[in-house]
Amino acid sequence: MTALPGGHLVVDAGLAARGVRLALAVGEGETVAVMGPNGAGKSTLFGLCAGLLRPDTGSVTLAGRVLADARGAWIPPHRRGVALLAQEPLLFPHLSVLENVAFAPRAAGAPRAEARAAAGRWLREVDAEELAGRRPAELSGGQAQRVAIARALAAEPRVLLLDEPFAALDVAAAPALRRLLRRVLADRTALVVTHEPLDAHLLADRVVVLESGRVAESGPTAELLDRPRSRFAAGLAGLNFVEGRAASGRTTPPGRLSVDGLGEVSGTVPDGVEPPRPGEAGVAVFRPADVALYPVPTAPGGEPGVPHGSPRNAWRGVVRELEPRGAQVRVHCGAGGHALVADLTPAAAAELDLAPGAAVVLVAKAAAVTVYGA
Ligand SMILES: Nc1ncnc2c1ncn2[C@@H]1O[C@H](COP(=O)(O)OP(=O)(O)OP(=O)(O)O)[C@@H](O)[C@H]1O
Repeated sequence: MTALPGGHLVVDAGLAARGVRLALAVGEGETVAVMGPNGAGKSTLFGLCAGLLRPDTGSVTLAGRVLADARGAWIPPHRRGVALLAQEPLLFPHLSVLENVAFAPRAAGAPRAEARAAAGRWLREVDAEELAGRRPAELSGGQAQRVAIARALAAEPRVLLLDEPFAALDVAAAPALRRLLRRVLADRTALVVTHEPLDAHLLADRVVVLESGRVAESGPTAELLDRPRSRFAAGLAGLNFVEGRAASGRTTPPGRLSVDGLGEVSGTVPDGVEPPRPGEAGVAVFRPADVALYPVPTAPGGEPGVPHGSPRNAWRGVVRELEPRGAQVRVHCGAGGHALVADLTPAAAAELDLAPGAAVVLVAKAAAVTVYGA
């Protein structure tokens, strides 16, 4: 088993029946956003950490203590120091808010008055003191989620697991809870499942992307969303993403990839980033706003509509779908077997008379295409 040094929470575990094999470490005080498509293994990861699932390979350890391993070691969920906050607040309906929050200290053996005093402190921590006497049925979604956070914190866990904490909230309630979590998570060890890049930016030091039961990539939030190495992360960051191999040849500049279906893609390698070596896998990433569309030339022997000048890429494609997005129209295209998107103004889209099935030329300047190793 590979050792992952320096982790407070170390998951190096798998569940064969689910096709999941994960290796990741979370430092003490670090918040990690867990992102990935449906079925990627996010819930399985939480289940392994929280003690809802037993690994059949490897182990899960927290602060050097084995929580579970494939040889049968097993610490039950309530003795792990791991609190799982589900999408729905799941409060005890028959208890008051204060009693809900006092539950964990009571279960840990605190006398009643002490547990209630602690609950009051945790409610203050989440700005929900005034809700102490209410029943869960008398709370809004945002208030109930606050109370659920206080209840999770009252157990004084060493790790907090948050499963899409804003998913069950209406949009109006989310910003206040986001601010609260930002404060609460600042110095806590936590994993947060989210589909929102904004939440990854605001709450997490690092992002781990899961795909098909594996860690596809991980890195500091801004860096990962800026220079994604997986299609999923590129999608989150709203970027076009094309995989290829660094073109070979003595005269080839480093920012050139050979891509199936698109030929040679020219781009630039960012400062401080190692260019992929000839023949090595690389990715080209570019913003939809940096893709221009032109009509396909009718006359043979040239692309008269496409301006020449600085180095640029031009690919033949077909419009698949037009998606209005505020002041822009997102044009989804297929080109050489790749799905690419361009953001145009509505006026430009109308002028080109774009409709699904229309043939177009997609143009991206080399200066706007970033190339780096995969
Ligand atoms: N109860 C289950 N029994 C068997 N296989 C399961 C079960 N739950 C999930 N799986 C499988 O395990 C794999 C990982 O699923 P998991 O639920 O961990 O993904 P996820 O990233 O949480 O997905 P989602 O975003 O849809 O919640 C998938 O292949 C899934 O089909």
